[in-house]
Amino acid sequence: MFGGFSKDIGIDLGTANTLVYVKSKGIVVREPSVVALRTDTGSIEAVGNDAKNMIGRTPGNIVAVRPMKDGVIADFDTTATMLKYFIQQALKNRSIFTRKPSVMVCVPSGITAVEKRAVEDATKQAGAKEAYTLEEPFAAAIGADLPVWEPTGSMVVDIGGGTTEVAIISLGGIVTSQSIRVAGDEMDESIIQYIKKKYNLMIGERTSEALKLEIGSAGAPEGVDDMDIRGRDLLTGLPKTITVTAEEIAGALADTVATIIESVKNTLEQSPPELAADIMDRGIVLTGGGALLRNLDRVLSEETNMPVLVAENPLDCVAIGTGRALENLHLFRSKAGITSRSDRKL
Ligand SMILES: Nc1ncnc2c1ncn2[C@@H]1O[C@H](COP(=O)(O)OP(=O)(O)OP(=O)(O)O)[C@@H](O)[C@H]1O
Repeated sequence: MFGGFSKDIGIDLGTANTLVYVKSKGIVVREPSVVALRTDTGSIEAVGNDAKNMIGRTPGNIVAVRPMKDGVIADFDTTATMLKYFIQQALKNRSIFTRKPSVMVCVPSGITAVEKRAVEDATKQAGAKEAYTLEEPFAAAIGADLPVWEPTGSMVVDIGGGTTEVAIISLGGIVTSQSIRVAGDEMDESIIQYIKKKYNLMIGERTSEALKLEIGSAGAPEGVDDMDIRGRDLLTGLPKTITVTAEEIAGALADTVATIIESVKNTLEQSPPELAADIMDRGIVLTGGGALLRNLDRVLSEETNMPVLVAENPLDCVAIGTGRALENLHLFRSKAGITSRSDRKL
């Protein structure tokens, strides 16, 4: 059973995005973790990109929901349905796949046994023959090409939508880690709150994310970017356009950035000295979409006195690592927090 699979699927089931990796094909699905449901019949109207476009724009009888929150399942049935849709997408045009696939799904390192089991159950409900889970920072490290099997310390910081995972890895195992439920979504929320407080303007999460991507930064921004945004004036109830500066957005993001830096420092403090020395040489590697926040690498490097690098394709690291883990499952036995639900019936 542990010698490799005829049809392997690795899934980065993220709060913001779900990526599906198929053996020998690479990433074949990359879609937002969003489902649009009809409230009257409960039927699914759209999944992924189509559903994300509906957020904040749905008529009364359709709601666009994100079934994952803080890296874990908030709505079980919708997650299972979404997973099923993505697995089917990944396997379409593959006539050799007549049997059910084996699936490895990433989970945050801090989740409870119950939360982990929910992921495994949802994966099996979505049609998996066997469901495995792997801790996210370990997958991120593999996907970022860190030497996880060697007797040297590697440090990865994976900043996703719902969670930031910080881990120090050596000899195929996580030596110390922290998982905090503060990441990209929290940044978006703090922008919403700032705009509301300062301008009495209500904006949606798509607008706040756009502000973060376009002009957001950690620390003082370079240059003098600003951006026009539209929202609903809370005093008049009417639509209104305002101009927001990069400096304001950096200020709104400051607390979240500080929390992430704190978590990195705490993890470093818990590191055995030899591994800390290795990390000093090799640097801290950032993965996940949040790694792309402007200047985050520089600010983190200043705060920790360590070299900090952003992985190549940071949004893909977890999915690539999950897929590679499935291909080398024999290496993982009893390590790296892999668990399986192949033995139990649902
Ligand atoms: N250029 C960018 N600057 C800042 N943030 C970004 C950028 N690009 C993407 N993001 C953010 O990255 C987050 C998504 O990252 P990712 O896809 O790695 O998360 P996820 O795997 O879905 O979440 P989690 O790991 O918490 O379950 C979103 O919050 C998104 O806004």
